[in-house]
Amino acid sequence: MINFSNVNKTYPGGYLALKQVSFSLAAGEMAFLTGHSGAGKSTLLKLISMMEKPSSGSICVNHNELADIKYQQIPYVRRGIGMIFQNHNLLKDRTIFDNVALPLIIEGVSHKEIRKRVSTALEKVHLSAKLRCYPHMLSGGEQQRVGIARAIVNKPPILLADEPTGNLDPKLSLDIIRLFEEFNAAGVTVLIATHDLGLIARMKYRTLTLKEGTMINDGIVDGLQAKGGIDE
Ligand SMILES: Nc1ncnc2c1ncn2[C@@H]1O[C@H](COP(=O)(O)OP(=O)(O)OP(=O)(O)O)[C@@H](O)[C@H]1O
Repeated sequence: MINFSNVNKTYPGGYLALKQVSFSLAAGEMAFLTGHSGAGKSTLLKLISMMEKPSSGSICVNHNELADIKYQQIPYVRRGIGMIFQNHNLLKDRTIFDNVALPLIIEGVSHKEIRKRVSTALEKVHLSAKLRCYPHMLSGGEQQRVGIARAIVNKPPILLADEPTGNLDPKLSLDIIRLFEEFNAAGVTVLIATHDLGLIARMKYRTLTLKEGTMINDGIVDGLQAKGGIDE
């Protein structure tokens, strides 16, 4: 579903953020992506979602060779990817319903279909009662769940999350990861970038570890190994 082959990313100014990164994530797999601050986690997610271009190497996402994708086709590729951010990126002056509906409005989906799909997405994140609220009326964990509902409302086969539990306490973090597990059980491929080594150690999922732009580990990590990968 996601394949990186010898990918390098140099930012303007010459900083080499990813070095010869290769890995594959199969359809229906769920994995964590970890590493110290600045290791290249967000860069890797941005390459998958075509927010950045690789300097060399090849990336294949959902059967699309990204190098062959023309500028006008980028929205089509992005429709297959749900993105979740730490800071939710919700529109403050719009209701929860409107925030979740946004990707469907952009796609030109009919009002009737939007109502149906937004209701289903909010049910999945257990927020049906809040659809007329505004973001500031919700707790941090609830706002994060709205972000998740918005990411899954058009049923993408891939979910990418960048520090989705960053501001949440351990109990709420676990609730969010359980939601990802539910989507994964329904066949969605999930990649979660996180610093939270406690969470990673508890969940026992495949973990990709970056260090200064190099993939130094790929497998199930226990707490100590994960710490070594980051602090060394
Ligand atoms: N647009 C950019 N231009 C230049 N350098 C960049 C740009 N974006 C990121 N970088 C650099 O690339 C490196 C990797 O950044 P990235 O955001 O991918 O790290 P990260 O692992 O996600 O870090 P964090 O956990 O702190 O979010 C950093 O040194 C960063 O300064």
